[in-house]
Amino acid sequence: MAVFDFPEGHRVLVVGGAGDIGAAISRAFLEMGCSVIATGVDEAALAASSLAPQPRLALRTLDVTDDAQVAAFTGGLDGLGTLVNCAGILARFKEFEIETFQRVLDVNLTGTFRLCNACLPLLAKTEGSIVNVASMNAFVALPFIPAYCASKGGVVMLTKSLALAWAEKRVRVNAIAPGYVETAINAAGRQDSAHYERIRARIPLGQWAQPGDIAGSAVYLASPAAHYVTGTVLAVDGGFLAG
Ligand SMILES: NC(=O)C1=CN([C@@H]2O[C@H](COP(=O)(O)OP(=O)(O)OC[C@H]3O[C@@H](n4cnc5c(N)ncnc54)[C@H](O)[C@@H]3O)[C@@H](O)[C@H]2O)C=CC1
Ligand SMILES: O=C(O)C(=O)C[C@H](O)C(=O)CO
Repeated sequence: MAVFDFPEGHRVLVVGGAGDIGAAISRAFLEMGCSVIATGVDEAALAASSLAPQPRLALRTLDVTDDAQVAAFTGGLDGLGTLVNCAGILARFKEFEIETFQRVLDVNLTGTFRLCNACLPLLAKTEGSIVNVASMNAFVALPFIPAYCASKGGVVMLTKSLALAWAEKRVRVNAIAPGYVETAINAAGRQDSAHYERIRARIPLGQWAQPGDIAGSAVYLASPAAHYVTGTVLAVDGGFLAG
């Protein structure tokens, strides 16, 4: 077996797998021979997904802010090897108010915590792992997305804390920090061509990422090749955080 090969029948839950980065991550796990359950917040999110029906892929709805839904969903799972937390929303400053702040935190940070907790018993049985999708905005802020930056900073420290807590159960917990990726989450912001170009010019590798550029990092952290890696945050950002 090669160092990156997953065990036969390895099962992956990609929460937010219907979205752009989540779909790319789901496809990468499918290419590795894994079974994937990809979720979107509702039927509309599933209908808009770029994921085509295929063997070993199941598409399901799941709202990460709904405790009862999360409990029912994870209660029906068995044999989970990897959890990827990729659900997320972004709110720009002009929409900012306390309800918006709490909503962003509830999806991005508390939702991640909910899924980690709900899946822990399943992952402990398989000595599996978690990959949380944080952001370079956990480390470098933008002035008009305070809730988003706060939530992603929280995801980084949540990842490290759970890695310490769950190491004794042999459950690894890591995160990736994507840089600027062209997806639905920032489609409105990218319409501002000056903003788009200002960011592009600051990326050492010279271009915004595509969702597929992010996927391999999640697969690596979940794979046997990373069996001694826990509590780490892997930047996948074209060098953005290096400068
Ligand atoms: N696009 C970018 O530049 C970056 C994105 N990220 C993160 O990557 C992740 C995926 O985002 P993208 O693919 O860019 O956007 P996207 O909008 O295509 O995907 C977001 C996904 O989250 C799901 N979602 C939203 N609210 C939810 C809820 N309440 N419950 C369950 N699922 C919910 C949506 O259904 C969708 O599947 C997010 O966590 C985002 O913060 C991180 C760094 C950069
Ligand atoms: O809203 C924008 O415009 C942004 O630039 C936000 C970031 O690109 C982003 O998507 C962080 O995930």
